Amino acid sequence: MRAIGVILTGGKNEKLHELTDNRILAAMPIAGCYRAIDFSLSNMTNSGIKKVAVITQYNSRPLIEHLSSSKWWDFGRKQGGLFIFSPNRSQKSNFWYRGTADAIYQNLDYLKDSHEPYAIISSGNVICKVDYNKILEYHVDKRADITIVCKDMKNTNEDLRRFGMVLKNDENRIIDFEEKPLEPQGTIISTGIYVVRRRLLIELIEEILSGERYDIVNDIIIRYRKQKKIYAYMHNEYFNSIANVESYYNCNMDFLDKNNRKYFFGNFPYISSKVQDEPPAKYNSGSVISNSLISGGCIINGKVNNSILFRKVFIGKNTSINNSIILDGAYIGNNCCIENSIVNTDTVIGDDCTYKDRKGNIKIVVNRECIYM
Ligand SMILES: Nc1ncnc2c1ncn2[C@@H]1O[C@H](COP(=O)(O)OP(=O)(O)O[C@H]2O[C@H](CO)[C@@H](O)[C@H](O)[C@H]2O)[C@@H](O)[C@H]1O
Repeated sequence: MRAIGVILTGGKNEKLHELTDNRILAAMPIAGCYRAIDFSLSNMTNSGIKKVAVITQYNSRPLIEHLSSSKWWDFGRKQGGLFIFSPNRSQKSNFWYRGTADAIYQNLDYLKDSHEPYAIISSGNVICKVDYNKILEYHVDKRADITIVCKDMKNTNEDLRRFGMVLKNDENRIIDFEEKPLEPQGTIISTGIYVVRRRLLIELIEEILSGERYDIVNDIIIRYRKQKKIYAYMHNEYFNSIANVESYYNCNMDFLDKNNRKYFFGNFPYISSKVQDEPPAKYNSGSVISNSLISGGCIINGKVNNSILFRKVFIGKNTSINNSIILDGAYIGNNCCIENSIVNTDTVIGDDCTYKDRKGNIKIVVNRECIYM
């Protein structure tokens, strides 16, 4: 493959409240038995990219545990492989990563020591399936300096204020870019996935860092949008990214749609994840399950409808779970009613508890306390 990969996961995010107290967005559980970063890593490995760096910072332990072996994504090799970079205090640098460009700058040797002509930058919190071979071909055909993977969001209900908004001409050249505007114009967003010549990336990053600028979007894309040829590659399939409670909930619920499941897990190439060794799920007599994803190690006595149960969840007798996401290791006792909720990892809910919001807002449940409505 002609490219190396960089996956950024080092941003601090508090919009998922207690769900991200101990983990970053890239480590958030998705679709029953995946982590968000599995999608970015699988896209890279499935496109034949053999050298990938994951740049991480805050709350990185669960992510690093998840990346315990590069073989889960087929990166286990002598040349290339999977690299994990955390901030490293040294004579040259005394800082945490001050932004996305600085995170790359502080690991610039990774780019300088590589030989592949292109670099692909992705975020660890994007949920999509992309073939980088096609995007590279497009990048070369267009003679682009930077190609941004973009998506027209006109058919979704997502709040576009959390995205970079792109204005492009008929040839797909980006003529304007506004990062997270309060009043988005148009419906085309940047997915936060970029393709750029490796040497140009080094040049741009060194240039902006010398002016004490640290951000890829504001200091490279927006600043150079007129001088550089920046093109949009339109991704017409599924795209979402995790940024807040609603997008996390919606993104998970999207996997109850059989078309999305077939697209990600039924059609080659597949999304890979770390293999774990849970026993099969067990449905005891009296349990009733409909339209739900149930992962390994779950034990169910009650009713589960339109919900996602991650690994090793216990559901007691006469308990009903509706439109909810129950994360790994949660225990829910007897006679409970849980609706429109996200129950955090390892939460214990005793008997006779009810969590539902009459207005249908999403609740986060952490050890008996409902902390977000
Ligand atoms: N200091 C730091 N060190 C290391 N890593 C860091 C970092 N700060 C942020 N990151 C990581 O870089 C990626 C981008 O994070 P940002 O906070 O810059 O943008 P966001 O993801 O909100 O939007 C981006 O992605 C959306 C699509 O989801 C686009 O629309 C939008 O234009 C784009 O900025 C994330 O994976 C984050 O974890």
